[in-house]
Amino acid sequence: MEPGNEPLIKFDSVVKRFGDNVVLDGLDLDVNAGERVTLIGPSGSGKTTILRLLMTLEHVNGGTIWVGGRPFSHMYRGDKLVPASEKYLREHRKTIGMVFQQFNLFPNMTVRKNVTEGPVHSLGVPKEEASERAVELLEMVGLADKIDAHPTQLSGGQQQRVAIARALAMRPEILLLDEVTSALDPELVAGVLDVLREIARETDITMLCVTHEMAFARDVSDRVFMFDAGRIAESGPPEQIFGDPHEDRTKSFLKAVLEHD
Ligand SMILES: Nc1ncnc2c1ncn2[C@@H]1O[C@H](COP(=O)(O)OP(=O)(O)OP(=O)(O)O)[C@@H](O)[C@H]1O
Repeated sequence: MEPGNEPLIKFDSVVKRFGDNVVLDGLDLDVNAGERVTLIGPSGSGKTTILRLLMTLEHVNGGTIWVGGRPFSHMYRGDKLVPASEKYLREHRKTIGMVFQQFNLFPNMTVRKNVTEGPVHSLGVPKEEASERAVELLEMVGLADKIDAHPTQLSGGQQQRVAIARALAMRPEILLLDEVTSALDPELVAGVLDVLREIARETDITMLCVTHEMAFARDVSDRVFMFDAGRIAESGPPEQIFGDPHEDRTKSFLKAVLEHD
């Protein structure tokens, strides 16, 4: 492949097991820089595991993950690839931000402090600059007026928008979103999805979303990956996956989801 044309994220024959449970069985997956990708599929099919591997919360049992053309799950020792050390992983995961189903904000810190903490302590950004960045990001998520509030004074949807601002404050190249609206009351979901749509429109960040919100997946994705039992059953642009799915597995999954909604 020509230099510069490599995918930003590459899973090369990745195996992940929990005991006897083989969750990913030689998974190949590429995501290009700036692409918005959604992972859909039945519960337990391995979607969250993919995000957790990228957050280095889990480690591969086989194969290699590459990010930005460099090994991510591994590192070079001489010209040999060996499992990455904790130090190597700490350095590399700074380029990746993640928002979880649970917001995990620091309850004792103001919204501003929640957003500035990472840049100041992990990246060494001067406090004033981090604070300016926090104001801009909180404006983007529609919460500039809550900057001095504490998380307990906010609704779940507002807390999740702060969590999104906090992830973006680290200026990650990649944003991972794991079911970010699942823990929210239904009336708060739209506000969070609108913020994510705006991020997709206004930035060139690479996004990987695990979601059960099919309308959202259809709106923001460049590509949808349909997972089944740790494998990609089908992938393609949202018009194909939702409008003209080729695989029976995709058809039955979408039918079940739509009936449930
Ligand atoms: N820490 C763990 N220990 C043991 N098994 C695990 C662990 N994490 C995940 N698994 C198993 O791995 C499989 C895939 O889980 P994963 O969370 O990736 O699926 P998913 O597709 O994201 O499902 P959901 O849509 O329900 O979130 C499941 O069988 C799950 O039980």
